[in-house]
Amino acid sequence: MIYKCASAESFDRFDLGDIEIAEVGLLRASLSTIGDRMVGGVSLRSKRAVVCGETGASSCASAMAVSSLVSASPLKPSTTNGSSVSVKSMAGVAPKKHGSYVEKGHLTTCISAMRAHSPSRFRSLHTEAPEAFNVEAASYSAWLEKHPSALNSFDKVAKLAKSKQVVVFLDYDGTLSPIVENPDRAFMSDEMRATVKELATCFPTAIISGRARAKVYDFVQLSELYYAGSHGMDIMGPAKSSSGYKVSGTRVKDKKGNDVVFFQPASEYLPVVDKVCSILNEITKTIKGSRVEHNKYCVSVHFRLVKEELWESLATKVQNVLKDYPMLRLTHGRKVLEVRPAIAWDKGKAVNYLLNSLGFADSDDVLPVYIGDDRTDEDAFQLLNGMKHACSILVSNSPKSTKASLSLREPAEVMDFLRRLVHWKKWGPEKRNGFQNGRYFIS
Ligand SMILES: O=P(O)(O)OC[C@H]1O[C@H](O[C@H]2O[C@H](CO)[C@@H](O)[C@H](O)[C@H]2O)[C@H](O)[C@@H](O)[C@@H]1O
Repeated sequence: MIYKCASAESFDRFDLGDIEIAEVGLLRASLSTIGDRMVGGVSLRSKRAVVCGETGASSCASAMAVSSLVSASPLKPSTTNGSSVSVKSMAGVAPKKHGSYVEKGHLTTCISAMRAHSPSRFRSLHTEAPEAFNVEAASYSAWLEKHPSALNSFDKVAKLAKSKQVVVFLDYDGTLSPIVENPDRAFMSDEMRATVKELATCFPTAIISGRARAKVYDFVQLSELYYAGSHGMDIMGPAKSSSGYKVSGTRVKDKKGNDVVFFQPASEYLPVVDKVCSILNEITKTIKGSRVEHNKYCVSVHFRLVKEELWESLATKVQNVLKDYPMLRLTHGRKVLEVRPAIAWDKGKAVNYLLNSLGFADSDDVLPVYIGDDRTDEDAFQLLNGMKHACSILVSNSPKSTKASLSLREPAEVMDFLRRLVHWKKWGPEKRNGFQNGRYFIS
């Protein structure tokens, strides 16, 4: 296959037109010009190797290259022998943990997972079933002891951040915007946007989302941030962050002439993801309330508005489709099934990529802060757990199994926490403003 380099579209519209062609071409150009130079902490050759699309004899070479990426420590870059790796099947790659039930055909596991991640309505229990509410409240308190509030623990976070470069990673849905029934209407407030904008003047800041990058950009509308859409498979951001950091990686110019960096490890999956998205649209038509959302390298099948008795039927349909596409895998989030390329790439890998691109590979002087609410954020929490210093925060108002250390209840608390970070950076701990009734106020 021959790739040509096209000129870059505007920053937020990089998904459109033939930019996919351009990016692969640029990635290959980078391979030939810089050889095994490390970009983002993993050699470009090995990253290229995780891109796949067809079955064939070289699957072994590809799988070997991929397994080197899988087995590498998140902070210890994988290396290759420098030979060019062909782009072949990923069918031989071991699926990740969330996807394993697809291959095993364990439908019940899938349904249990769907239920487990769709908790009961915590607040309405208060009036509808006070006893159950008390039990839930008690279990939440017990859970809070293990995952204390990041607001109440702010002094500890600030102590940890002292003399370090803080880098902030934010999930979008359920973290910056409240969960709503219609995914198209998951708007973040102007207040939150202003907070994130200010945050980015203090620290390199990235949005790490399951959504298509262009879609999440449309919601956030801040060009100074880094965006990793499609669960980290579509990364782009300014070559120089508004907090002053230069970022390494493949560069192009946007329409305004600004340098941007980008990385898309799953670009060759586009045709198969498109195809499966159309099939899923078709086969879910009969399931009332279901909704299929194309997230470029991933597809979301929403069941928030589907009656619970139909969940099993929906999951069966999705799983049956995926039997014919072993190069895709299934994960799940909050009332959503997520179909994505079965490559060793996730939100954790995207965070690692960005940290390395910012020059913080294996650094003792960085404090990554990651805030997210969903299953797919656990990969990022896991990465942070392997780092010397890190601050991982789960957004949840009910007890959940998580690798995060701290917690926040809802997006409003996320905003308070981010404001405190900004204020700490600008004024230090001494001139702190008021913290009342669980909310932080900057006068
Ligand atoms: O990684 P994220 O940014 O959290 O994206 C994960 C999914 O988020 C969106 O779905 C979730 O939010 C919707 C709007 O509040 C809600 O209706 C849905 O039930 C949630 O699962 C997005 O629509 C999905 O495509 C993402 O996969």
